Amino acid sequence: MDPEDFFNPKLFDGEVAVVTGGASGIGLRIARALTARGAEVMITSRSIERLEAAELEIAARTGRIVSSLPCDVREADDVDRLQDFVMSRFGGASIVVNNAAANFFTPAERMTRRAFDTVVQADLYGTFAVTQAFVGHMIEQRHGNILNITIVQPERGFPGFSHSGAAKAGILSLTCSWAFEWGRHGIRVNGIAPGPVPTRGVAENMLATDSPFADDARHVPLGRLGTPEDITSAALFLLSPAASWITGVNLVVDGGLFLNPPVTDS
Ligand SMILES: CCCCCCCCC/C=C/C(=O)SCCNC(=O)CCNC(=O)[C@H](O)C(C)(C)COP(=O)(O)OP(=O)(O)OC[C@H]1O[C@@H](n2cnc3c(N)ncnc32)[C@H](O)[C@@H]1OP(=O)(O)O
Ligand SMILES: NC(=O)C1=CN([C@@H]2O[C@H](COP(=O)(O)OP(=O)(O)OC[C@H]3O[C@@H](n4cnc5c(N)ncnc54)[C@H](OP(=O)(O)O)[C@@H]3O)[C@@H](O)[C@H]2O)C=CC1
Repeated sequence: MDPEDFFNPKLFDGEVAVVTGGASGIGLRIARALTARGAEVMITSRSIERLEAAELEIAARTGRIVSSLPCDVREADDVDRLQDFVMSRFGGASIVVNNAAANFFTPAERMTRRAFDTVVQADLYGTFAVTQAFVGHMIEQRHGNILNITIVQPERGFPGFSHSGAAKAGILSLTCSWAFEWGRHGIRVNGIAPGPVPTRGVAENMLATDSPFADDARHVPLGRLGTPEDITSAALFLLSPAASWITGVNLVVDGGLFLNPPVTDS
């Protein structure tokens, strides 16, 4: 049985969800699962081609239509356009999944300032900007759910990926600050920290280099790499009323890898 089948098909009826980076990998799977369970879903990413392919895939799998808009979350104007689109089409969003991210392996001493900026802008700034675009409406409605996709224990460092580690640690801090600030408005803010999931993004941007993470499966207590479905089940739980007294957590979904992380030497 697919783990997602445990979730009621009407679980997200009446919700409007924005999923950044929703055209591929983990974001696409989360977008599809929310659509299949009744949410109106808006996916964004930079590539129109990938967005169109994702729309077709979701329609074929769920029989329902998603909306899409090209949006580079690093660009304030793009985020403003996304906000305008969602406000005019749906009146606002009740769920934001901050999933868009950029990453590549680079020892810190060779990382250019622009390389650092590229990753921090996509991950940390993008999470801030997209959330801020929709939280005002959530506060008015006294209802909202924000889910940030992070990494496992970013505060411990991420050798070879120090830009991404710093950005994700920042996102973890935002998760906690926002959970505190907006809890009284009926808004929950949580994170999911995936272990290694061999998506296209990982294959193209991380394994194509001399990243030390390529053989992670050997270190995973549950004996396998993750799948987008593994992460999606956790997302559905955290976004659902079953998690109504959970906020400010960074839920590790990694087959137990955090117990036994590979020693990395960038
Ligand atoms: C199964 C086990 C799983 C093991 C995996 C376990 C750990 C996983 C943890 C986290 C995983 C993820 O986040 S996975 C998500 C990965 N997905 C993605 O990255 C998708 C999006 N990626 C991208 O868009 C691109 O790859 C990216 C480079 C980041 C952005 O592209 P842009 O066109 O905006 O930027 P560019 O102009 O190309 O580059 C900007 C600057 O960055 C530098 N730069 C770009 N690529 C570089 C590289 N490889 N090494 C050094 N530097 C690089 C350039 O030289 C530029 O700096 P200057 O030269 O100074 O100008
Ligand atoms: N896979 C893994 O092992 C792990 C993943 N994660 C996290 O999970 C999340 C999803 O990763 P995964 O599915 O593997 O990655 P993918 O690369 O497959 O997906 C990332 C998505 O983000 C989009 N994106 C990237 N940059 C931008 C941007 N500037 N503006 C808008 N969209 C952007 C990409 O689309 P486009 O190129 O069209 O813009 C793509 O759809 C990320 O937050 C990642 O850091 C964390 C730990 C492990």
